[in-house]
Amino acid sequence: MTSKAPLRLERFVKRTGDFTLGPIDLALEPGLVYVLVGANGSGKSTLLKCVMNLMKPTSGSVRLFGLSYDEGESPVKRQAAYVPEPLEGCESFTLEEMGELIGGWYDGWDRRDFLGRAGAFRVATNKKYGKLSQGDRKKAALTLALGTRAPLLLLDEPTNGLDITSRNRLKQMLAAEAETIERTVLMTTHSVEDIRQFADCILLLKDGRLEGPYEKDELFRSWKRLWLSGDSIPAVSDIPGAVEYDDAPYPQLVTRDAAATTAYLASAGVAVTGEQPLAADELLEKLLNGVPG
Ligand SMILES: Nc1ncnc2c1ncn2[C@@H]1O[C@H](COP(=O)(O)OP(=O)(O)OP(=O)(O)O)[C@@H](O)[C@H]1O
Repeated sequence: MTSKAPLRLERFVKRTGDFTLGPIDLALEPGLVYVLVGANGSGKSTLLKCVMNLMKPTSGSVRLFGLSYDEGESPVKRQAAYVPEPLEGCESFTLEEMGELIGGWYDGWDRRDFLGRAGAFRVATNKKYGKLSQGDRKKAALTLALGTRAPLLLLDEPTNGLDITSRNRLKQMLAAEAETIERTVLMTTHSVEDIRQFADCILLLKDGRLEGPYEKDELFRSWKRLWLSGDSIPAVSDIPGAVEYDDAPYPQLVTRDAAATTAYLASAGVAVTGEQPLAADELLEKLLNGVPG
């Protein structure tokens, strides 16, 4: 990838109190949706704030489309739109007023498009933000961010509080735009459904370290539960890809690399009598909590 990655972190570290995030090296590819997953307090919001220059990294660099905040903030910030969790300081403005305030910043801003999105989300444009319900506030923030048509979207828990229809609208908007704009999305979530619906790639934050990106479809293809039959089943540590073995009620194992595991078992004379993709929540729990090997 060139130095114009939508987001590039190099040797990035952020320390706050006794919490350390990093070092992280990461380069996002254009046009993909990255979902950042991690336990409470793992640093997801901190990372997004550092990308938006709302917090300064302790060391290392943050570049958006090759631009660094060291060379001036405005050109960098115009590349990205950010939906924080929660959006604060806007209580006395209507959505329409907020659009007028920030729209001028962005080259791609289009008032009609913005109003159309507000309509699709069914969020009032003439009501003060502070008087909106929690879900409507989220929709207002998303309307603004999407309306900027910025090439990088940073969404902190964007579906938190959204009703089912609005979640579907968000998915439709992102999918429709993927056809016309090369837009990269980095979003955080605690929802397995969000990962299923939105992610092209998954990033994991664990103990301050970033793992991934993992291509979602590939993850769901390669992690499987296999049922086995054979006189002598090798130790799990000897089976490539295997992460877990259970004898009861029938011999079975979980693998992170179904192809490698199956090939090895065949050579060891162990029959695979059945297989099943791992459920998304089980897979994510294993990824987040770690598995041996
Ligand atoms: N304003 C703050 N002052 C000091 N420490 C903070 C502050 N905000 C967050 N932290 C600390 O930074 C660490 C990362 O917090 P952060 O909010 O980034 O995590 P998160 O992954 O977004 O969590 P959650 O899933 O609960 O939203 C935590 O240890 C937290 O205590």
